[in-house]
Amino acid sequence: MGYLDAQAGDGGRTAFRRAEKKYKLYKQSTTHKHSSCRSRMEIPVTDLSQVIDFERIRDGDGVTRLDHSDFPVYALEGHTGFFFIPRAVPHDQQFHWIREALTVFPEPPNRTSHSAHYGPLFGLWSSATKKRVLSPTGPENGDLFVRKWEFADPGDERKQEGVVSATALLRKLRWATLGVQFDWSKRAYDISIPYRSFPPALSELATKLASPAMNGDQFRAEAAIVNFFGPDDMLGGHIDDMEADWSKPIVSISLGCKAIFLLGGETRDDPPVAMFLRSGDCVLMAGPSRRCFHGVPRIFTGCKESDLPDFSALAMGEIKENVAILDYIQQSRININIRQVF
Ligand SMILES: O=C(O)CCC(=O)C(=O)O
Ligand SMILES: [Fe+2]
Repeated sequence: MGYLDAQAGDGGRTAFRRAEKKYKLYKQSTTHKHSSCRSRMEIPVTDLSQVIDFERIRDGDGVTRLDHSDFPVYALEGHTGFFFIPRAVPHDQQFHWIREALTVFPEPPNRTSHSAHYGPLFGLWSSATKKRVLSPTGPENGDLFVRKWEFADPGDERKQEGVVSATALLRKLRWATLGVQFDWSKRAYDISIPYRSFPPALSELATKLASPAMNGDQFRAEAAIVNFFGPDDMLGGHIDDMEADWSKPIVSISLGCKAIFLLGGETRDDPPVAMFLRSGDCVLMAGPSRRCFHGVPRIFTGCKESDLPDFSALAMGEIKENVAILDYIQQSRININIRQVF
């Protein structure tokens, strides 16, 4: 999985990069200090007219509805092995998986984007809701390898450098991995890293959703990457190439705020197709489509643009935790992409 590729800028020389620039979020720059330039810099208006919207398919989108008994499935002209299942995950289940993604999936032994720096961190979500802080518990002048980090109440905070709030860590969380763990430094799955078996209910869901791309076989969910996107985050163009059998789909579930997904070709020079991904949508990439560059240049936060379902009725009950989840997801997108590794 080419997260390293994701960082590779090419200065807009390729068609994929140009599309990323076209759709990325441009932020209002601050007022220029010089009096002659007092007006704010213009934010380019993003032209969304070419973005395929599977809730409003138009002639010319190259989209075909397939005959599938369980749910509506669409295929895309020129992208064999790519399937789109709109609102594949029902409303109440979406909230369930958002909660799991925040409260359970980042827990060790699953690795996260914070593991390399801090080692295993237990209780990130609960510590964030309790406004706890992460402080080093190892020897005072120990380096990162001997230092241990634990969440503590702010009152207990020893005045040591490097103390960071759990809320900030949660906001910065970019990914967590489920099932068989991935070693990013080796760019390979590593079964010698301790791991928890894949969550059975998520595996069941993935197997059901994968069926349009399985030619009668049964999909085995063995690993997943859970991506967390804040308002400014994007995922650069990449190919996921570390799984053994590319005929098997990647089952990719979107939760939370709406995003733009780019599906390109086998090189970055192939112009990508842009489409909206909303909460509950599922994308399958199998066979030839697995060799295609893809990425997420933009997410849409804020009530007008996010197309977030109204989860407030579901959030009754364990009110405090659910309110925190609602707050988080109103500004965020979560993607769970599930793979058969072996
Ligand atoms: O966020 C998405 O929709 C795509 C994620 C993805 O491509 C990946 O994690 O490999
Ligand atoms: Fe990917």
